[in-house]
Amino acid sequence: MSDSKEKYLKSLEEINAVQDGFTEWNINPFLKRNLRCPDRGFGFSGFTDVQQAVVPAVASGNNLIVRAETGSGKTLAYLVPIVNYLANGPFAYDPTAPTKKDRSQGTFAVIVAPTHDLAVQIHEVAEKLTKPFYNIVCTRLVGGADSDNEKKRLRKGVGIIVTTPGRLLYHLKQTANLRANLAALRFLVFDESDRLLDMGFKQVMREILDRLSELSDATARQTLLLSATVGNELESFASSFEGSWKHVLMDDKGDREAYKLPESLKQEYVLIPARKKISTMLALLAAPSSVKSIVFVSTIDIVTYMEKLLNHLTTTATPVARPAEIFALHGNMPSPERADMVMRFSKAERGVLIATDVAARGLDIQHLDLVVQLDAPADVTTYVHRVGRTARQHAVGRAVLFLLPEVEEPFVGALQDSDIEVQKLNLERLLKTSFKKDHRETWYSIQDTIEDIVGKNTELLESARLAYSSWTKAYTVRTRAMRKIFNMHSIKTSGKLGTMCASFGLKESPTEIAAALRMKSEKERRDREAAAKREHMQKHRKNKLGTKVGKGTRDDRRIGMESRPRGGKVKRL
Ligand SMILES: Nc1ncnc2c1ncn2[C@@H]1O[C@H](COP(=O)(O)OP(=O)(O)OP(=O)(O)O)[C@@H](O)[C@H]1O
Repeated sequence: MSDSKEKYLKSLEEINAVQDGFTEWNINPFLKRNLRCPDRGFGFSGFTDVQQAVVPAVASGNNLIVRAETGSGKTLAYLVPIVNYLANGPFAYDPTAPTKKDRSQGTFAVIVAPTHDLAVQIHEVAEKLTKPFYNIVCTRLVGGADSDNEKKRLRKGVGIIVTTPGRLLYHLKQTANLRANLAALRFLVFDESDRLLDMGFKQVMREILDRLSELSDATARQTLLLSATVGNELESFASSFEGSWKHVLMDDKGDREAYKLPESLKQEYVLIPARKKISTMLALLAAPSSVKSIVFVSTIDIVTYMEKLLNHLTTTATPVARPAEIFALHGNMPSPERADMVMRFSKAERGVLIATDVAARGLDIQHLDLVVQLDAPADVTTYVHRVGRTARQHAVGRAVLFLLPEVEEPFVGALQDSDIEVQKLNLERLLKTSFKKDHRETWYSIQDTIEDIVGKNTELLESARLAYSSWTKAYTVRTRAMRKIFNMHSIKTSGKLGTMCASFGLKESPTEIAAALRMKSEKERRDREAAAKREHMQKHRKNKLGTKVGKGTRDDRRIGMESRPRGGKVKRL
């Protein structure tokens, strides 16, 4: 018997001798060991509830719709049966074969996620899970990455692809090797599938499905749709697929649009006037239990502003200073910077992440204690995913929703309609815990301090104006049902729009802000025109110079060109 075969059989014997929480599931021994051992992979003692339901359901060959609460372990619920299938079937280990990667058998699984960050995270889990199987190759295809590099990897052949809709469609159109390899497609997974059907993605998803049905046999593949918020729209989407569907609904909500949230999650709301928003947020972030927090806001400009403001507060001696590292995440950040930000925040022991809803779906941040929704969510579904970043896997977590009194208060009722109960936050207790002595005075004075800082700091002031302006625009973009609650007209008629400026630390009125922004953009336009004119003049001079020195040698010309910008004149020539 060869050495490698002997080693393989010995490992197999050792693994099979251990009875663990995965033994009864009849999965590949090396996969089982990877799930169990912390030094090799995950260090888990058994499957979570949703995994116990989904692993056998996938093995039975059905298309699946899976609804299970946030943080319940849906990622491994689909990855384990996929890797198990590959490890026991097409990529089964042959101890007598040379240990060279055999990638040529095709692409068996495509996993689609709505955001770049989530695709990166799923890919990391898939890589970790496939570690014992040298010939199962996973790759990720995401916007912002070098597409030529991706093409090279696809040419070599990959078993599992984790991707986002736009980038998948790009490669389906551009990369012949991928099209050929997809003949083997066995599993098609849409993670956060309800989000993938939202307006922005619907058309792309249709095109992806049409192309996939030309490339692979739809009857030979399983489609899995997963989310914590599977709704009726997803059901009708599923009915357009071939084959029958099995539902795995890990709650008692049936086909109602109601959601189950983790029991260890404490959900609160606070009706807070705009002028007290920042000081109340700071009180929450300063609470001893808020070691690692995420603050959701509605736009990129607000993320930018809040990041600047909090950094300013933590580096200057104001009464509200607190020594926490500030992180920021939004969709305009370059891909490597985003990935790095998520990784650093995930690893940090304490800190505050200010984010748009790019961070609302699927992100699995370790030990997150608090979710603050400084700006109300777009709808109930977004609420569920935002708060679901905490209290994952039975950990304790707290989520606080900020609502403007009267105007936004009906959102509490909308949550109740979806079986979500939120408690009113005890503000007095929070202020006492966070600000201790003179807590009310501190709470009041913070706003004055911030308005003072913002008024004196041009960078903060301009950023605050942009943040306010973007907030007003974002507020009007809601679904019809939500527009009844989050209604700009009601804000204006109740006279609250003026106070909204204060929620960004601005002393100015909406009209003054609009005028300042107009002036700024007018100045920027003039500066751009002046720069273009200067460039034009320089080119013109260059051309003239070129004609003048044309009689000399090429080197003369080059010297003339190089010397010109310094003095602004071509005296030497
Ligand atoms: N069997 C298990 N035992 C213990 N922890 C697990 C197990 N499976 C997964 N986890 C952990 O649970 C956490 C949540 O998993 P995952 O991100 O897959 O949740 P999810 O259901 O997809 O959440 P969301 O709906 O927010 O995307 C992760 O940190 C993961 O490592």
